[in-house]
Amino acid sequence: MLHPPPTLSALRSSTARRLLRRTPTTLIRRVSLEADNSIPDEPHESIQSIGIIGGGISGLASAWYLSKFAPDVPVTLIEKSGRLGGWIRSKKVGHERGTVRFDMGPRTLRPWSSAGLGTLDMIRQLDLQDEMVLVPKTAPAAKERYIYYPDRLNRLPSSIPTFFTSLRLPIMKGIFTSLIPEYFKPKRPATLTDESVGSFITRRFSRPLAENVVSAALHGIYAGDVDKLSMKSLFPKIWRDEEKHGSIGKGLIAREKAKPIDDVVFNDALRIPNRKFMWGLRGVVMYCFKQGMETLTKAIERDLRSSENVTIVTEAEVDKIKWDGEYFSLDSPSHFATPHKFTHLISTLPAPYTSRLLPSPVSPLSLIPLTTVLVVNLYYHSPSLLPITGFGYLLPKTVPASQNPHQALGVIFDSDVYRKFDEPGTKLTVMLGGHHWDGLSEAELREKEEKAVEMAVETLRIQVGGGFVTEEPAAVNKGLMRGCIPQYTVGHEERCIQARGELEERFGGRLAVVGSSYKGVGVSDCIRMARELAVKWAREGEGTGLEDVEKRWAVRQRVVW
Ligand SMILES: C=Cc1c2[nH]c(c1C)Cc1[nH]c(c(CCC(=O)O)c1C)Cc1[nH]c(c(C)c1CCC(=O)O)Cc1[nH]c(c(C)c1C=C)C2
Repeated sequence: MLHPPPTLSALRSSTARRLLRRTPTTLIRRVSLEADNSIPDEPHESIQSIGIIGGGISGLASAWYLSKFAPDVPVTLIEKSGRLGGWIRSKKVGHERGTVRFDMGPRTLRPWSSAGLGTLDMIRQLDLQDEMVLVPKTAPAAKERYIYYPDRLNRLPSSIPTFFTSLRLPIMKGIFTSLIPEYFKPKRPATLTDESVGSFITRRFSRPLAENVVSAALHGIYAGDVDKLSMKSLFPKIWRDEEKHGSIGKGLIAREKAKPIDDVVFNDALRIPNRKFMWGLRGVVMYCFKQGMETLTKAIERDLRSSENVTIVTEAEVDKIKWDGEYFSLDSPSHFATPHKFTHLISTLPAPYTSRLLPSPVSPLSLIPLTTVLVVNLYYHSPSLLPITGFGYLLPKTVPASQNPHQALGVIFDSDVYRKFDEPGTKLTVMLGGHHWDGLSEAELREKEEKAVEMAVETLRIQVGGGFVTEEPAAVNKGLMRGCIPQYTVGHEERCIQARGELEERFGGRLAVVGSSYKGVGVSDCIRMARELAVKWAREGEGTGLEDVEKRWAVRQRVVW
């Protein structure tokens, strides 16, 4: 018997009704083909001049796509500091035997995430393929990950057999027994429109899973608090599965392949030109660049500097954005000497900073909090100081203070990620603070920054021990990354929807926001948002960047006979 036809929930258009009559296997493909995704030969006539505030990856990517999709429109990229690249920063530090390169911000990328294809497409167009370091799924950095809890490193399972052997580890206590009951638990009341990840996991599984495992994973991505971050925004598919199928277990058994429609559309636009490149990346789960992540931002910068329609202005702080109904103008204490009247403006600054620059604040933007991470890079001459290999380890919020006195969030084993392309010693990054330090005063943060290296070294001595107890680092680097990671706390989606409404109403879709504050905190998420906005502006001349914040799903179901 053929099961009932698949459904396209939430997409209630004539396209959807037509799609429902088609066979399940062609469904996702049809959605993307029928969504008009083309880039016009001429950009929309209302676009006369574009300003972009912020020279990090979001600003660079926005300028890059606009230089492609609107090549005759003048684009001005304005950056407060003297350098471009934002949090993406690779730095060389000397030691008595040579130099070592450290990455301070993001350092690796995943090719197969929903946004990853956009970054690959950019890398191919910038001709950076030979600069890539590919990490296959069999490499220790790809499969060996650890959580430190409560006083030792627990290796996370990476297969079904290792799942069973891991059951004796402290980290697995109270987890296995919560898996099967989840299937039978009632679904959430319809009135619950969002909740914290911690509350969701505790409700459906158990508190130990939320606070010992998931809290650690969220430290590694958001440096955020499991009890504050939004389930709906961080795990939309799981959130939907509970609503649609009643439980996550039932969702798994239904084997429904649901994908956000905008992911399908985005990937369809890029799949064909990158087919060969993607084929060459089979089996690769992660990649980085031989000379660090700055390879990417430097290449975009080079390309922009050779584009006739792009002007880059650095050391130009913007104080205020003004809007007279036709043009944006910018107030700046540095009075930069380029024309700065724009028909269209993009702010790539973190949401609350954008809100402050506007003629009057957009309150939903000011309510998106930011968290600060202290990054400490350490290099030791000995090549094998670590007793284990792998990507590194994360610390959940439940590690006792005696084992984690400086509130470290995690440690990355950089030398295991780069291996043959790197210096021979042991290179690590210790990340501290995040939500643990929310609410600290400027003076307290400065004190942490001053003691950063001591805190990182002591953390390694307590948690890893061995050679770290006796050997001193040969080279160090530190950076307090103030407000580097936006926090998608409960109600984030609603805040983005409200912000979109306000931006549309006040600026008619001529002012847009792009960046990590909205639809994903990763490098690829920012690149994708920049591309999507550039396509929308080129086609329609308006857009806020916050279209598609609420997920609409394309669904393909397994056919059972
Ligand atoms: C400055 C610190 C950052 C922390 N998270 C991010 C940054 C930039 C953003 C981020 N980190 C990860 C993802 C998931 C997507 C992915 O590409 O894998 C995102 C969006 C995972 C991740 N976590 C760490 C690393 C090295 C990676 C890979 C991606 C990257 O290079 O950033 C380690 C790590 N990141 C943070 C902490 C506290 C931490 C701890 C070891 C915060």
